[in-house]
Amino acid sequence: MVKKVDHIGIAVNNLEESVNFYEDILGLKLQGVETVEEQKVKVAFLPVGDTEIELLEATTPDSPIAKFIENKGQGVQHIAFRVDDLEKALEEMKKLGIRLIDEKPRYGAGGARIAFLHPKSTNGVLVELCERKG
Ligand SMILES: C[C@@H](C(=O)O)C(=O)SCCNC(=O)CCNC(=O)[C@H](O)C(C)(C)COP(=O)(O)OP(=O)(O)OC[C@H]1O[C@@H](n2cnc3c(N)ncnc32)[C@H](O)[C@@H]1OP(=O)(O)O
Ligand SMILES: [Co+2]
Repeated sequence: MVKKVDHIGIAVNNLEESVNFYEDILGLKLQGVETVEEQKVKVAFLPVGDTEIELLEATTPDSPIAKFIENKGQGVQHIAFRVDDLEKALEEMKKLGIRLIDEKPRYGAGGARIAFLHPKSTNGVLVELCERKG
């Protein structure tokens, strides 16, 4: 069901500052920056191989990213797996007793359809399922 690691989400205090490490030190290229209001985040994408690093900065004090940094500090916040059919994947996860954060697909960066699984059901990793064209 899972095709690949679509992206790795990393919570940062400041996108502009954090991007320097990935560009100047690791030699990755910033592909774009986008605000996703529904998730209360500003996102920067840096492709690497056939996956991407997603840097996430909070846009509001009640953003999941603000809360994550408050509790754990900056760092890896989620892993996103690419699926072909998000509704079907969610239905199967639910049947298997996995706790869904999102029962229905929501919109993520780059027009992707996304939904999160609760870390309490996944051995402590916040998992995003992600369906996108191409
Ligand atoms: C733009 C889009 C895209 O890709 O296109 C994105 O990625 S948006 C990316 C940002 N959006 C999201 O993250 C949306 C989904 N996330 C959420 O709904 C939330 O952040 C939850 C994962 C439900 C956590 O919220 P909640 O208010 O419950 O936080 P909390 O601090 O009380 O945490 C409850 C328990 O979950 C754990 N916990 C919290 N966040 C975690 C994380 N990121 N990874 C692993 N564990 C985590 C805490 O340690 C705690 O465990 P203990 O009880 O053991 O202490
Ligand atoms: Co993500």
